[in-house]
Amino acid sequence: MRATDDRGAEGRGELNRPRQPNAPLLRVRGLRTVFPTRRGPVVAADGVDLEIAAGEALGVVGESGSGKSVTFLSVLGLLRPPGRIEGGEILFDGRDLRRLPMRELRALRGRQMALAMQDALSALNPAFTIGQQLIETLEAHGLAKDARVQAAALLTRVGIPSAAERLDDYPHQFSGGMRQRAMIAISLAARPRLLVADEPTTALDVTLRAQVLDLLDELREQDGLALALITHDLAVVAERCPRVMVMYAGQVVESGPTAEVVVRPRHPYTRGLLESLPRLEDPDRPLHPIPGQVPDLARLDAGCRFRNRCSMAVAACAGPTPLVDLGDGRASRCLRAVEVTP
Ligand SMILES: Nc1ncnc2c1ncn2[C@@H]1O[C@H](COP(=O)(O)OP(=O)(O)OP(=O)(O)O)[C@@H](O)[C@H]1O
Repeated sequence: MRATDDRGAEGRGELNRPRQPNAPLLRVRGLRTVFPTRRGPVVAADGVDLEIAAGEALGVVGESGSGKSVTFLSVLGLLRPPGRIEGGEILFDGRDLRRLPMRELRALRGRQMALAMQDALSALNPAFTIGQQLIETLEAHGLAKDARVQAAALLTRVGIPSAAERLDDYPHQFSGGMRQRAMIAISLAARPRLLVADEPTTALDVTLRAQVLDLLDELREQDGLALALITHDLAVVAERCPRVMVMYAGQVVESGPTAEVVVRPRHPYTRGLLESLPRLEDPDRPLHPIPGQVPDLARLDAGCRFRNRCSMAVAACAGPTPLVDLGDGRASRCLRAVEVTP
């Protein structure tokens, strides 16, 4: 076992390294994002490492406030002040986004990376038709040729019937599910290579949810889209994402191949999330929500952040708990990782 480096990549000379042909499309090392607050600095992403290759889906799970959105808003350059990236490296296609000139960065972020959010209603502008919003996005990315035809094709792609006619509808004329899919169409308009989908299906019913997730699968398989799927729902991740990253209180606490993580978790927090899930095959199984609450991020000590809720905690958990590489693509921040029973 070896501890992964939590300090970020500064000083490791990786920036000058030649690009590797099989390098992941997105590689984040030691990301540290901080919000200054009256109660002191809140480190909402604390030494986050992650990788996503083209055509791959990474599931990102964790309770509310664990730092999932902040991590990816930092990656996409959409973090709002006073939030600030204080450390780490964000490599997209081998280039460190934190060191690119602003103009290049904007072009890259608009064109190659996109965000689809949970709340389609607030993401769409009620004063413009769906078509206008799609066409505007296409034009902004230099894809103005036959923009209306392209816009209709995008709507068709996300499963909206009679797309050419529906282009002239306003968002309020679309159902909730259609708005969600229209928003995904807009986020795909510039043909991004990386899509961050932040709870893209939370507002949808079961059928629509499956449709949207099928679409994302298809884009990944056919177009090589790299996908980060942020969700509270470990069941969705188990079904759709080959790899998963579990976040707790600003840190990655466990990561690995989803099929193995859900069967044999290596962190008590992951196990807790699994035990709080209903099971389709056993609907009567009692659910066990994780007792206690996420700690106040402005009042953390050096120890394991989960230890006050953890039935396995021992005295050593008050000391450092680095993310440890367990081999076979798995990593855990628990000192007793191998003792965690399913
Ligand atoms: N504008 C802000 N000011 C201060 N702290 C913030 C701000 N935005 C986020 N945070 C801090 O960052 C933490 C992580 O927030 P984040 O939105 O990333 O959580 P999340 O895991 O995505 O939760 P959710 O699932 O509810 O979206 C929050 O708990 C909060 O402490």
